[in-house]
Amino acid sequence: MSAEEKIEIHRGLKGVYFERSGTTFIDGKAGELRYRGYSIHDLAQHSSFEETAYLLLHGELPSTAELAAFDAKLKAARRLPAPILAVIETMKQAHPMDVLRTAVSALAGFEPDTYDNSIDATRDKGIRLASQVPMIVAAHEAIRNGRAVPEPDMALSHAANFLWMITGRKPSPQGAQLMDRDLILHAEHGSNASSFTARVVIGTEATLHAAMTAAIAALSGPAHGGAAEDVMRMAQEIGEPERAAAYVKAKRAAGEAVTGFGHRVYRTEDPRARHMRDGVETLSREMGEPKWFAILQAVVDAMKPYARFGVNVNVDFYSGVIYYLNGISPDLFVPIFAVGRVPGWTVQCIEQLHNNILIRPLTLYDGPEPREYRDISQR
Ligand SMILES: CC(=O)SCCNC(=O)CCNC(=O)[C@H](O)C(C)(C)COP(=O)(O)OP(=O)(O)OC[C@H]1O[C@@H](n2cnc3c(N)ncnc32)[C@H](O)[C@@H]1OP(=O)(O)O
Ligand SMILES: O=C([O-])CC(=O)C(=O)O
Repeated sequence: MSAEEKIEIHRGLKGVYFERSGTTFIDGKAGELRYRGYSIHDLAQHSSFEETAYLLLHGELPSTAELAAFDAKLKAARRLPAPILAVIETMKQAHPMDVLRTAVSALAGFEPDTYDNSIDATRDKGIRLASQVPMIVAAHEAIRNGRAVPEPDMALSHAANFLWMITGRKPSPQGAQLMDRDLILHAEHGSNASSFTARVVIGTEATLHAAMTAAIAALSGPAHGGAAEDVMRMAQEIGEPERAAAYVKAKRAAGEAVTGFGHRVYRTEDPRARHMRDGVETLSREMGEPKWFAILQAVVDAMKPYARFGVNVNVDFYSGVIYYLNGISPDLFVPIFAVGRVPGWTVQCIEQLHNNILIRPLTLYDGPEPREYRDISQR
């Protein structure tokens, strides 16, 4: 056997451990997810986004005073510098993820500690970005719809204020709670593609803003954050529950993935999905539009044969319909994921910085043998 034949290639880094992490535990076979040791189910039911973000960034649940101080820091950052609003205005026709990526990149120019990669400064910048990211999404939504950018309401929670600013309407307590839960469920998920991207960037000792800009870029793809938008499009295309089986059959016959299903780590249902499913079921009933839940469940039924192979619903199968029923435009679904993920990206960067190392795997060359360069006139 030649030396080359012994080399194992892990395409997509499937199943490869590249680091230790004290933040998120995932058991893909059992469908378990914990942040800092706490079950995602407890956090989804009893915590708030603010408390969960504190837990992720500080490692422990906060006391009342600690949570109040953390909340005050978040609220103090609910402002964008005027030039950032001008950037948003200039590119208001673009997809909200392009606007978000560009505005986060531009924010580096207005952050006094951009180049301070100490752990404390990185955490503080992450807290500010946790507020600035929803401000960017909301400002863009207002500007592109010809509305004045709403003033943040300091009496409202992170989730409720975000809803207020994107819709221009004060949310109902149930609407705010659903968004809060959604942000908790999206807050962190180990070394997913966007967080890994953030680690690669900060691994070069670049800044948090550079890492987060790259993470937003990675999140925007349909194989990662874009699924919720695609699921809504799929539900609209299917139109009636009776047509779901034929839709799934046609997709599979074409060798295409059914969006909102499958996961690199989970071999059973994504544990976050059940909280979103409950939300869609209740909301679509309450809003007199039970059809949407029925369509999604019909797709789940049609996908049952694939569950045997570990293909089940993921976190974003149900979330798009929740946003849609709240009157949120489908191109905001990925940005909403980003709003939730800022603490996760930040904590992954902090872990990387704690014991930093350049991330640089290898590719096995299988191109042409050495050959002679010929002048262009002889080719
Ligand atoms: C928040 C998130 O990022 S969650 C993911 C969101 N993305 C989506 O919902 C998009 C649809 N899903 C997918 O494209 C994929 O499932 C991914 C990209 C998420 C994961 O891909 P992988 O890790 O490469 O998939 P995995 O190795 O588990 O696939 C195993 C088998 O299941 C199949 N499979 C995976 N996902 C799906 C799907 N959505 N529909 C149908 N079949 C699927 C694969 O084709 C593969 O079959 P094969 O062995 O016959 O080739
Ligand atoms: O972990 C992953 O690969 C994708 C995912 O579910 C997430 O980022 O929330």
